[in-house]
Amino acid sequence: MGLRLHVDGDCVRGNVTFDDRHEGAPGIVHGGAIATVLDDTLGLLLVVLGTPAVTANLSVDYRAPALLQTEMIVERWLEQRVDRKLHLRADLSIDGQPVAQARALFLAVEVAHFEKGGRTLLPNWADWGPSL
Ligand SMILES: CCCCCCCCCCCCCCCC(=O)SCCNC(=O)CCNC(=O)[C@H](O)C(C)(C)COP(=O)(O)OP(=O)(O)OC[C@H]1O[C@@H](n2cnc3c(N)ncnc32)[C@H](O)[C@@H]1OP(=O)(O)O
Repeated sequence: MGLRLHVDGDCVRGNVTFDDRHEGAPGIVHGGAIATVLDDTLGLLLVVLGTPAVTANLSVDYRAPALLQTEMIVERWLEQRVDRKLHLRADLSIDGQPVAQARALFLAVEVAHFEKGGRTLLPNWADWGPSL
């Protein structure tokens, strides 16, 4: 989806511009595409936090129409961690105006969780310390 991200302290920021492939209502980005960006890119935040985790719950408030071909800013951060539960936030905005705001519950898992899909994991995944 052309998402570009960078780490800014404890926060992950970036930008994305949706195109016609992501159209839902005419001229407007499909809500599922927005949820995908908000959820999937929380993965980079997990790297910053050094915690392998997966989405258990994702809730998205759609605050304004997300227009195609318009650059949007994404920001995500950790709000609270309680044991295995990571309460994460992710916001999407245009020119400082909120477009969508997500709250997610991620649950920390062992790296072995990601072996269930049958793929060989990158070697440095083994460096991730115990998260539970
Ligand atoms: C150095 C290397 C760098 C590499 C860097 C690469 C980054 C690499 C990271 C990849 C990250 C990708 C991030 C993308 C985001 C996805 O797309 S992840 C994919 C979508 N999500 C999934 O596939 C998850 C599927 N679900 C599951 O596997 C399991 O349900 C879970 C989430 C692991 C939980 O199962 P469990 O471990 O058995 O936990 P469980 O005992 O059921 O629940 C534990 C607690 O959480 C609560 N809970 C569980 N589910 C929920 C829920 N839905 N709502 C509320 N509470 C819940 C329970 O009530 C319980 O609470 P307590 O009783 O302890 O208070």
